[in-house]
Amino acid sequence: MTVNLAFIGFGGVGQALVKILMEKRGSLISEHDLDTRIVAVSDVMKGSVYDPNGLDPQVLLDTVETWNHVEKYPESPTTIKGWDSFKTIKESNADVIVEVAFTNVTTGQPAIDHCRTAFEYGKSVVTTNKGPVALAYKELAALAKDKQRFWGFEGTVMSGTPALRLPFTTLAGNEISEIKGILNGTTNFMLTEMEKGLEYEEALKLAQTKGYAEADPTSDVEGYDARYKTVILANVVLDYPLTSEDVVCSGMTSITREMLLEAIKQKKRWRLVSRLKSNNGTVDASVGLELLDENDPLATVSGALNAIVYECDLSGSILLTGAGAGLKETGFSLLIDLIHYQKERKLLNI
Ligand SMILES: NC(=O)C1=CN([C@@H]2O[C@H](COP(=O)(O)OP(=O)(O)OC[C@H]3O[C@@H](n4cnc5c(N)ncnc54)[C@H](OP(=O)(O)O)[C@@H]3O)[C@@H](O)[C@H]2O)C=CC1
Ligand SMILES: N[C@@H](CC=O)C(=O)O
Repeated sequence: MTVNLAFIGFGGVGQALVKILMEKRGSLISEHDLDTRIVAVSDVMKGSVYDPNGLDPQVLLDTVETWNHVEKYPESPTTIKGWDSFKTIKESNADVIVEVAFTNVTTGQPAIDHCRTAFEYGKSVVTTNKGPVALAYKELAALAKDKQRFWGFEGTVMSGTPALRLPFTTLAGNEISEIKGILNGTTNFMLTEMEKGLEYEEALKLAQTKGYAEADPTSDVEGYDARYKTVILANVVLDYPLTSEDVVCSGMTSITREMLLEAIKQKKRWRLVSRLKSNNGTVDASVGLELLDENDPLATVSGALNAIVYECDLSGSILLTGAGAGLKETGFSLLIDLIHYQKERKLLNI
């Protein structure tokens, strides 16, 4: 059965997913029985278009590229323009809401309400938006379960690198007592570009150009984005209700090129490291710059790559590294969520 998708937000990541769905259409159908149809896009600035019979993905991408707006999408008797995000979620014939609006690191809104409304209206959600998972994980996971709907959020930690599914799939059976990692692509990219000679502002600009940075890059450089990911890991992987306020957090704004170059001379590297440690029934967590020995596995992670180490009681220390940001990579994280949606949907008969 075709899966109808509605996009809430249509920036770099949303458009990257559309390209992937077009490029891989044949193998998604033949190998995963995943046949998708885009029925709606609703974006706060780019406008909205809905067609219950489906939008042409290439025409949609061309329209955005040409006009930076979707309301120029060609008219047909069944297209409707101007629906806001909530009307799209409630009234479209989408099976899955692809929530790719911006991450709000203060309130998590309106993304939390987008997810809540979707579940209440019988829709599943795949998202890369960290707000709902960091701030409302327990409530939304319970609601999705109650309504028998799927909630996928693999890309909220380490983009397309499977940091969240790994502990639940191939590491299942272990007790994880400690997690550490580099969880923000923008800052890691900036640190390594500055090691190569760029100034702070130049490195930030380049990270923005490459689509790594948040809409407001303060979230990256002050450590708020990494803090959200740390909270997600605590709630989802360690099953502990950590909040943002519980995380001791500092960013990378104090770093200079001189500090980075001096560290290299001393065979060390500065990295923005997240740490979580189970401690007598609670979890201690922090995000901040650390001066690591150059042989430390985290010190060797460069560019927009991220890495995470799970300390497991049976399998020992497991290191996973891969893209922490990037449009295609994050688009992939939504694709893997959609593939899992399709599998679960068949099992649940929904
Ligand atoms: N880029 C990356 O590498 C990664 C991104 N993410 C997350 O994925 C999400 C999307 O990222 P990305 O595509 O790069 O971001 P963009 O800023 O490119 O796109 C977000 C889009 O959502 C729109 N938007 C904002 N608020 C609303 C709203 N209330 N309703 C509908 N649309 C809205 C924005 O409009 P406008 O621009 O006009 O504000 C923009 O077009 C973010 O939450 C980000 O944190 C997660 C992992 C990696
Ligand atoms: N801005 C974020 C994007 C992914 O979450 C980052 O740089 O890691």
